[in-house]
Amino acid sequence: MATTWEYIANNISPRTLTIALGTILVLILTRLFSSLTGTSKSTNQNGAKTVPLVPYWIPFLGHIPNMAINSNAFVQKLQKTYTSGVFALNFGSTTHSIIYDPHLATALLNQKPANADNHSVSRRLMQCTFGYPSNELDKYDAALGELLAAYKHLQIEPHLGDMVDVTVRKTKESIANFVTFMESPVDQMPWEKVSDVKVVEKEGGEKVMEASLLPLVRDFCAWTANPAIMGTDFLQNFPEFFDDLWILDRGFLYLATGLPRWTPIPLLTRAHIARKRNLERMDVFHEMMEKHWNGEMVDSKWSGLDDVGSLIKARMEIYRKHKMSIRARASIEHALNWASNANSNSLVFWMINRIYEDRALLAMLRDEIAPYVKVEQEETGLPISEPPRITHLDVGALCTECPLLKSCYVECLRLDSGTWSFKEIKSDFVLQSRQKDAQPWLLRQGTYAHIAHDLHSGDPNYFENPMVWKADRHIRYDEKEKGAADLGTIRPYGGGSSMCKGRQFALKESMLFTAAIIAMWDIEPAVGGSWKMPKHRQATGVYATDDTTRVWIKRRKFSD
Ligand code: HEM
Repeated sequence: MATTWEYIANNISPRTLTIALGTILVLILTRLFSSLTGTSKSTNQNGAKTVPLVPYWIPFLGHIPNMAINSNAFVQKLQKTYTSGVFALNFGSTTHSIIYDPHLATALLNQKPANADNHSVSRRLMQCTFGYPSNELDKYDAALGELLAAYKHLQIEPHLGDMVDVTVRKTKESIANFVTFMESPVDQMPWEKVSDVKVVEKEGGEKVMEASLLPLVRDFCAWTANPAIMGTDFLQNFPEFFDDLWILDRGFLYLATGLPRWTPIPLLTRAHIARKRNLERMDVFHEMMEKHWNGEMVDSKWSGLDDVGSLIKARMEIYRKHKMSIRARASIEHALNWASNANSNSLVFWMINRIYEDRALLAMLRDEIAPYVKVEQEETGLPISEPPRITHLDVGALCTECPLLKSCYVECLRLDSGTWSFKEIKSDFVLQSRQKDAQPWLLRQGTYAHIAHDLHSGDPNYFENPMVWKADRHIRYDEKEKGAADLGTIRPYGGGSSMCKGRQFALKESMLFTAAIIAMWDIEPAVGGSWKMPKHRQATGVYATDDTTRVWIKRRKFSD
């Protein structure tokens, strides 16, 4: 019988053999070289060590293929091997330190911009993902300080309170129509139209509305929160805006690479087209805002621009001062609309899933929120009663007096989001946490650092049975037995100067939307049975899902 070598010699041409052997040799040499050069070494800077580089096989690409195949499994495995809280990967010959120890993460987030910052990243995202005109980047740089300062309109009073008030008012108006039981799309609410709704008669004759829960919750939140930022005219005139925003979100990372529209990646092509449509809509909005600002007549469809939120009004002054084009303004607003919707709406979706999965938890939460979300149903004396309505909704109290609901919010941020923060290392510096005897690490100029918040969230050293969702995990009691929940060591909103500017609003809207839904609606899996938790799909922050998430929804009964 021929040996393997005889078989190869007889059947494979010398040229193919040479290429194959050459490739194997390159892979082996790359592996050897990367493990020799990558081991963590002591430096002469206060006991600092270099970050250990994970050995790789493929030159130039490094760990890109591992990340492309299954990034979660890959980095989770490395977390078990590299136990000191940081390891480095090679992407396209650039070095990326991946930090998962929360104390090291805090140390990085608090670095001064001269050591580590993400300005170049946000600039690139503005251009590649949100369509900012490249010939106006100098204006963007010049206006950046003022644009960042204007975020106080999302963060501090009275502006934050005004946004929350508008959102509460809209929620009270809309929540009774979360589903309408209308068969015709003409009569349905915008969030129903995208959720494949249908009226279903259950055994026994009870009518329920069947819907896909993710688009229903996501678009309900988007439509209800958006007027606080963009005013009421915008969505009235462009009801398809969010359809395209979700398409852009699916192709977000492809857009960020800067690949052109004709690249044969369907998600990328669709994202380019969706972005074009949304920028054109934003152009119209800003043309009207400019006229409105100048006291000129605007199209009658835009007669309500006075109720545009204070952040956009503050930005108008900046845009005008720096003579930014309508397209530049459009792209900045496009980015804001993405940031304010991409994560918070899907977070509410996960909160609803986790809560309705556990009927006992649902009952406890309904009791907890009852003093702060009052529902009334008018007695008409007629055979068909009026639908119930929320008459009182106290968001402040939901955030301070409802620790179980707040703990559910934190637990969803812990388990249902996979945010990574990104920094470019601008000069060599030593990163050290404030923990006693903490190992200092040397980060080198020209490399990059990422904080993998999801690795920390799944770390058994910090969270017992980390993969189990536990509603009350984050509640701490004071000496008077009053409970409170906070983010603890998790950092889903990033940190430092680039920390999420909408986090205060995100907390309030997540609490208020979730409370309003659980107060008013009963939800069960379509066709009955036990709740099936949707599978995560990687997104830019809070996870999405590819599951259909079909549910049956009916009004809660308040009187017999
Ligand atoms: C659960 C909801 C949310 C999550 C998990 C989230 C997360 C994040 C993260 C991780 C960043 C980047 C931070 C960094 O680079 O260190 C960010 C930035 C930002 N977020 Fe959020 N966010 C949420 C909701 C919101 C909302 C509701 C708004 C607006 C109302 C908003 C506005 C922004 C803005 C404007 C930035 C850019 C900040 C800058 O460029 O300096 N976010 N967010």
